[in-house]
Amino acid sequence: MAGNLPQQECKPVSTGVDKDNLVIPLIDFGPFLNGTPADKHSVGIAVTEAFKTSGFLYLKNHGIPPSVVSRVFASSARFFARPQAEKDSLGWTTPQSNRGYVARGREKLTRPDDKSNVQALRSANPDLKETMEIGRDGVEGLPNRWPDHIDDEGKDFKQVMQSFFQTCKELHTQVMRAVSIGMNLPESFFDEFVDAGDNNLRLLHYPPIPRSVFSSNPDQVRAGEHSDYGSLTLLFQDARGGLQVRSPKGTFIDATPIPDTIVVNAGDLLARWSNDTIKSTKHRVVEPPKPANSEAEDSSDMYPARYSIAYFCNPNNDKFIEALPGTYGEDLHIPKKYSGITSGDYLVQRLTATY
Ligand SMILES: O=C(O)CCC(=O)C(=O)O
Ligand SMILES: Cc1c[nH]c(=O)[nH]c1=O
Ligand SMILES: [Fe+2]
Repeated sequence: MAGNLPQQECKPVSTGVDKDNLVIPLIDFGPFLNGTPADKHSVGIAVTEAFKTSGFLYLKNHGIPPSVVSRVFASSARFFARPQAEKDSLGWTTPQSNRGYVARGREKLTRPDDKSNVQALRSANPDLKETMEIGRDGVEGLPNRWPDHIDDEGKDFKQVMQSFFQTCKELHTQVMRAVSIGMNLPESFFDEFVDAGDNNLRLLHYPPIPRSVFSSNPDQVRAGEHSDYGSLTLLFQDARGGLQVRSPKGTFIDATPIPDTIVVNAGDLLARWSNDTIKSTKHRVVEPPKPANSEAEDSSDMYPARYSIAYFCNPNNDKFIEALPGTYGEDLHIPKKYSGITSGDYLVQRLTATY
């Protein structure tokens, strides 16, 4: 091939995190959304490869404008600034519904061995967060807990969140198409599994907190170690930092915020669906990291608030989830590791364990 320049392949992947054998790539999703079939193929492979190795990736050019994300963060912050009694009046009710306001200390993400253990964990190191959980709107018997009857701001909140819910639902479908390609399945394989949008939009607020809370208790976290439950999570973080992902060595590595990206991670049900070829990796939220090159001690006694938004994606509630074609078989000498399960039942089981 002397004299021929090698064809420059379109490789829309760079490195977001690389430490202790944890590699979280930064993937440009633009070529998937707008590119040629070859572009789509290479992005599909990259996305699936990331889910099979670290279980996490950063996505850029994902099609959700920064102005939309800022508007959701602003509306979320105004919601959490409401009087406690107002928020409590919109309280989360049941795992079946998974909708409404969750006050500080009510959910403890770290999975307990049994219920009595949850109580012990909760009182020792409660998660230092409050959340608002929003489900698919208009489901009979499972109303969202909108603040729209309270004031105009509440009406605006409802509109902003309903619209964002749809936007994220579409991105879920696209990322699952990328996974289909990477798993050698027809591109639209997952479409019928995710078209209902039985997802959960979670707004998170980690309030300002004295540094001493962490310095006096090494086990204190903002959100305990856990893996997510469903297919994928789309995680939007502010610039504060504190999200950490567990490396293959068992250490927790900062997943530093990268502006205008979404952290996307695979959930337990997708791992199960893929016969464990895809990984759902543990993560947690701790105090913000020290700025890299700051010599002076920060004089403030408080860590500022952190806001994030997790869009938990799930297969349709009524779908039966069993090992994907190509992930098991006699020819591969790989058995099916799990029995099939209905998506909605699986999710309710998981939610019941943490509230
Ligand atoms: O706040 C974050 O960055 C992560 C939250 C999270 O992992 C969760 O709620 O499942
Ligand atoms: C961690 C978690 C909480 N709530 C959900 O609906 N899904 C999840 O994965
Ligand atoms: Fe999570």
